[in-house]
Amino acid sequence: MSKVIKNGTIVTADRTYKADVLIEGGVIARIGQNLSGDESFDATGCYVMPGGIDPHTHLEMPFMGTYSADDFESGTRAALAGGTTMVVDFCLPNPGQSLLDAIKMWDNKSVKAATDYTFHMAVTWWGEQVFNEMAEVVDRGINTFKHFMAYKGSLMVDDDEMFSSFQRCSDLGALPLVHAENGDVVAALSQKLLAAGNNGPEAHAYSRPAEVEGEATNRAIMIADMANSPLYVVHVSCEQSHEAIRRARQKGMRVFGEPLIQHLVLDETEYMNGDWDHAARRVMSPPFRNKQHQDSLWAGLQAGSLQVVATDHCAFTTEQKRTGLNDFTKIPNGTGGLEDRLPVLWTRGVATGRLTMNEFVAVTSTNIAKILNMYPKKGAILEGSDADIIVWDPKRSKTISAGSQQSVIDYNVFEGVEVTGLPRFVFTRGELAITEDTVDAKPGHGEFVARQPFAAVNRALSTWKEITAPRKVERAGIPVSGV
Ligand SMILES: NC(=O)NCCC(=O)O
Ligand SMILES: [Zn+2]
Ligand SMILES: [Zn+2]
Repeated sequence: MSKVIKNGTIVTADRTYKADVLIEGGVIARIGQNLSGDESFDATGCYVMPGGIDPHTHLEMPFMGTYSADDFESGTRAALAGGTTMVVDFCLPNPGQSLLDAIKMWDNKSVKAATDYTFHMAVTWWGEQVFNEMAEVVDRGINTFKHFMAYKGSLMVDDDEMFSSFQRCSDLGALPLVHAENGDVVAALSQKLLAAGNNGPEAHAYSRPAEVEGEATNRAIMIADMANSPLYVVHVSCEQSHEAIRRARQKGMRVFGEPLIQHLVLDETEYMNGDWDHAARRVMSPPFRNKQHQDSLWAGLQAGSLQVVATDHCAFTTEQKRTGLNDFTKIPNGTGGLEDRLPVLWTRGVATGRLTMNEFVAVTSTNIAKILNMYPKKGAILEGSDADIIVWDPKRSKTISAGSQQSVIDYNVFEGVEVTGLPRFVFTRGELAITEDTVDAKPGHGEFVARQPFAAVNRALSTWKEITAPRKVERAGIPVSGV
């Protein structure tokens, strides 16, 4: 059965124009005027855009002694409700565990996905086995490897391990990702704060100042450069980190930066709230910052020095957060946002003139589809692309509330935020999943998207490094000593 979206305005990362879209067999079959199909969807007054891609989620993630509460079923349902039609989750091997076993675990969890998905692989330990298995991981369609520079004693890797892994990524045509915070400094500051009796959620923010992130971002960039590797920095929250990325890009390095919708909109005053639960629910790493940092992130999206807006959706219930009642270092780190990313970014970005509609599409889908090597299957409204489509009604509005969200947690960090701009329809590979407030997500509909390695970028970096590498100076003769 074919479907046609009629009377809408197509908005992509580079064009805005009026046309109908015909969907057949899960893909965009035709774009043109006066198209017809078996079923028709009216997009009058709406924008027809690629579905959002969230490149940073943690669904059912084992972390800090518990599991994040949204799994692939509720997480992808929330995604669809907010116009996101694809998520990228992280396979996390335990230290010593095979990377291939971790893929099996994530394969099992993701059978419930209602949207398409793909994985990043985390490098949580280093050794010959990891070195060897990275090749197999790439063969299985996972071309991105995440490195945690924080979470000392659990996920953190050191510079030596990072350098080895980045070199391996370079050889395999893979892209390394970093969570950039200096984990040693965070651990030391945390102990100091606790010793001084500073055990509330606000101390989480005190233990992770912007310098901790700026230093680690710069270090990762330099290590990537020495390893001939591109680099993607997740959850960039501050000017210091953005500055390092901007500087690297100006020098010609392939470095990408991903702010989160939370950091763009919510600030550090949340941690000063007199209600412990309110503050603890917002504990995440890096923490929320102040307005100057937010302005820097918005400017980066406008100028192109930052490319992607994600959520790092890692949702914990209030009860889970209370594990850290007497010790902020035990509060599970993470916040939600999958359902809210697009409406909040539209409201605070497009409606305020900070972003154009085309920039909105670029930072919510097209740029990441290109960075992760899955464009134009994803992130595009083109004939032959997957029919992951949102029909976006710029006039629909609501007030965000935990009471009406799809996520299973009992609060929402955007509670009370009014948004204007919501989906009228959402299609995932051609299947209708959302009609305004009606959610018809189908667990199991989602498919794994395999991604090829980035031969071109990594080869270019290695070629240039080889041409400009230090060379031994060949001399005609060596002076005899003592003469
Ligand atoms: N960001 C966060 O606080 N939790 C999720 C894990 C991570 O990305 O660091
Ligand atoms: Zn992180
Ligand atoms: Zn994360």
